Amino acid sequence: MPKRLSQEPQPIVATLDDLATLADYSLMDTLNCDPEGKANGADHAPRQVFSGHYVPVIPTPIENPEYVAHGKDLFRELGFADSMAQSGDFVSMFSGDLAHVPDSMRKVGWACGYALSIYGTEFYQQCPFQTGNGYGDGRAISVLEAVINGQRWEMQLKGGGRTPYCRGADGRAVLRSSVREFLAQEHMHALGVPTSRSLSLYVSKTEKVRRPWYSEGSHSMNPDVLISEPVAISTRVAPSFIRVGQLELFSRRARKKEHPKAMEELEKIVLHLIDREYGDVIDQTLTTAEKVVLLAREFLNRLTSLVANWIRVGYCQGNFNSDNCAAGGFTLDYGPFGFCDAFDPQYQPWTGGGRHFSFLNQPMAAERNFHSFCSAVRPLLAAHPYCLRQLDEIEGEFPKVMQQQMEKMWSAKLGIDAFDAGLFSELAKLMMQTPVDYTLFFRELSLVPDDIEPLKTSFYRGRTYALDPEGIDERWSAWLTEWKSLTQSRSCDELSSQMKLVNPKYSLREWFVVPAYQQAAAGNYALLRELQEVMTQPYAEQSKDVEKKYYRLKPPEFFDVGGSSHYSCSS
Ligand SMILES: Nc1ncnc2c1ncn2[C@@H]1O[C@H](COP(=O)(O)OP(=O)(O)OP(=O)(O)O)[C@@H](O)[C@H]1O
Ligand SMILES: [Mg+2]
Repeated sequence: MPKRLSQEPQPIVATLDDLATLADYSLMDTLNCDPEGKANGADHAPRQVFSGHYVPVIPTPIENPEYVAHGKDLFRELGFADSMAQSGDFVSMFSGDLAHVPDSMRKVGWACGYALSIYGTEFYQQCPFQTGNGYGDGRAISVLEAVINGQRWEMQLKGGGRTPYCRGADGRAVLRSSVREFLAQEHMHALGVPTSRSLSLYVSKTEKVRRPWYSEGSHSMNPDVLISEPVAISTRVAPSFIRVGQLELFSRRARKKEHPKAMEELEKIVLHLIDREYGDVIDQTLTTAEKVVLLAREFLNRLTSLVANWIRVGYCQGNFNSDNCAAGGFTLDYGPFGFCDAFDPQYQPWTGGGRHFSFLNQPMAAERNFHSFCSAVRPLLAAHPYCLRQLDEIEGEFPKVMQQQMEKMWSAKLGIDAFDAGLFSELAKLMMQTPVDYTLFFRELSLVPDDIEPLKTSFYRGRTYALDPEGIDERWSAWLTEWKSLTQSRSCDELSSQMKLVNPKYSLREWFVVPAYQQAAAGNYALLRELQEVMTQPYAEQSKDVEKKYYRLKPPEFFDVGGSSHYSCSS
């Protein structure tokens, strides 16, 4: 039987009119609109939103938009023509101007409320009304849902202006944070880590906002200057943007019986999530209670796998609260994130994140978010004691499943069939004490070296190393010998090519990104585009020039620099 579907040419979406024919606003049509929301979307002032799943909001376009970049890989996957990213009507729409979109598109977007739990504890303080009713998409506005090649995508502007959830802030994103998020999303996808995707990035040629930031070369922990930065709108794309915090918002309302439809709204948002993110694994015909149990099981698998993948590629989310935890199990909100250079289990670029959200504590942070998730869906099982017991069991399994995922991931990075606790424990100590550059080390190991000399190109040679370099080198040699004895079953070539598929050669280190957004702010996008090119093929060897520039230790002058090694805010 020929595979007809894959042989058919992909439809090409070459114009906004083509895209308009694929529009399908099912979220707006099936979920509840805030009854107090103005249907015309002229709702921009901070206020309490007491019920409903979304508020209609017209985005505020940025002034004089200029094309910066588009997600070339995503365009290809969606069958979009590259030229569309620079066509006038596409630029207008995705820089926030919905006034002139084709007839089958809507001139109003939508923003959603969500709740916040930090490390599993419910918070209300971040809401200006202290009720939780004013917290949510403060600057993220979805503008389109489209079904493309049988897959539904929601397209969301970030920095599209104020919404009722803006909490008095400006609703804008600056070019700096938009460049970071734009590049990181496509890099993560290329690394094979589930993520929201980057569609487009436009900057304003004239509109600026002020943000606290770091002066050049500052070593301060907190920003020490106010700078004026160009505003930008990046559009991100995912099957949905439902966060764990969103389920929590409706669950809290149901728990407190805040309004007669609260439980119904909780059920609707959970079913929406299942439909958007889990439609292929959860049977439509099941009861809600049965679906919720399957949802919890599948989310457990996705979340644990996601976090293991983050650690595999050296990524630290930085602020893994429940409102930054996508219920579809992918990476969302590239705020104070970072890719580590020197291996440090406590690596955390965000000065406000503490150890809670640090690199190797992410499994624990994920467990807390999973707890928030289970608490949020539990009211839907109140009348089903058997399902409740199943949910409790699934929640209790988190540590075990997470551990399995981590061991699987470390084994893959090391090219061994079964996790070896002794081998790993000595490796972790050596990686810390030396310390090694995380990306360089695993890539060099992937070349299956005869001795430790090639591995030494990944050594930062810190204080502990300097005290006894010979001793540490000897331990490395012993470790390498033991590692080799565990990988003997495969030929060097086979082992190497397998390991290179899980150990990237290139990662989006912050000191690469800083000059790219600095040049972009001056109107020069060459470096940004180069980084996009390099970081969307992170496992490929690439050219010698690329290797020289991007496959190297972080230079000493880039350590402890405010705005690069650490940041107190990122928006
Ligand atoms: N400039 C701003 N104007 C209005 N709201 C903002 C602004 N910056 C952040 N927020 C809101 O503050 C909250 C916390 O910010 P956080 O940095 O987690 O999110 P974000 O990066 O804006 O968004 P997201 O989680 O949607 O990627 C979010 O609800 C966000 O919408
Ligand atoms: Mg956020």
